[in-house]
Amino acid sequence: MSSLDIKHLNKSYGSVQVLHDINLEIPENAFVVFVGPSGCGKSTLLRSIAGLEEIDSGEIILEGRDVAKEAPVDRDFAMVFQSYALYPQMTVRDNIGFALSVAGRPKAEIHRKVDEVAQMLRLTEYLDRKPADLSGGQRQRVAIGRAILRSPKAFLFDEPLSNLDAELRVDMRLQIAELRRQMSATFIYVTHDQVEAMTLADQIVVLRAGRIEQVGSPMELYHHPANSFVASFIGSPKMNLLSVADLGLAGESAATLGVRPEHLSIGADGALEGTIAAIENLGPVSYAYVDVRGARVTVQLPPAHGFALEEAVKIGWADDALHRFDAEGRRI
Ligand SMILES: Nc1ncnc2c1ncn2[C@@H]1O[C@H](COP(=O)(O)OP(=O)(O)OP(=O)(O)O)[C@@H](O)[C@H]1O
Repeated sequence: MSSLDIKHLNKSYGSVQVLHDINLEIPENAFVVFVGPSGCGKSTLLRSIAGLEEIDSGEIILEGRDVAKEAPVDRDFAMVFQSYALYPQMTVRDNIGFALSVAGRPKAEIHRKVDEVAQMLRLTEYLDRKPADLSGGQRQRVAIGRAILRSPKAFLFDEPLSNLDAELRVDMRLQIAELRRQMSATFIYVTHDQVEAMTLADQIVVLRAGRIEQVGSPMELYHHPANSFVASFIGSPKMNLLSVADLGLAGESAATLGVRPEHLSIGADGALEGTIAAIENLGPVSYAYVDVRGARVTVQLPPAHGFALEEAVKIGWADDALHRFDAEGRRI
């Protein structure tokens, strides 16, 4: 498909405006992920693109025409929901082939295409089952298969993996990445999950309270966050945001210093003095949570560290690891 261009999109529910002047260009065949805190408007933006929500004003330009007032079916996007939305009385084969049978395609063609997609999604052995007899991950793959068979202009995913357990999520995440490699199509994907956003996206769109804070590749956002909100939102564990005034950091013109846990050193030297309040040993890495003048600073430790709770430590950093933000939180 050609690119999707969203211009000056506004959306309210009743008197409450939830999307404010959204401008976003989604390139052809991009994988774009919307992230942001709960309630920031990710799903509403996706549903507005799909045509499931009526917008107050703005344009949604697809293949050179404004589809903002068109019915969902005419926009021709395939939406994959967190709840799967499968037909319970139909077999997996009939669920996947549904769009083609509705379109009146010949049975042999539908059979062949369903077989192809089932193979791609590792569903071949389940084709005769009903959705109730499948696991959550299998159901989600059926929902994705059904979307693929529609050959839509774009795939819109609304938190598709959030009902799955941790292990299945990882598996499905890899499958979605693989699907993406096999198909040239545009994907727009809403998630809460940092790792999904970082690993799947070409472009991450960070939303906050109905406004776009930053658009960029995962690494751009990680290394050059435009403001302290994006800085603290992208990356897990979060970037430390240190108040220059509260911590009495002399000779510093920024209001806030941002530094990631992996860029802090801990030991006998450093600008900050604190006490270790908690340690989490995760195996490949460990994290120390250090209380420094009322602030809590997260520091990544090597796996074989000798630190203990209540230990007094100093925290230091290299200057090139710092992100500097002004009093409004903007990157300096
Ligand atoms: N049908 C509705 N009527 C009224 N308000 C709504 C409706 N749907 C969503 N909202 C409100 O609009 C705002 C944006 O909701 P939306 O579901 O888009 O957020 P989100 O970022 O997807 O959140 P989450 O990550 O929690 O799913 C929220 O404040 C929500 O309460």
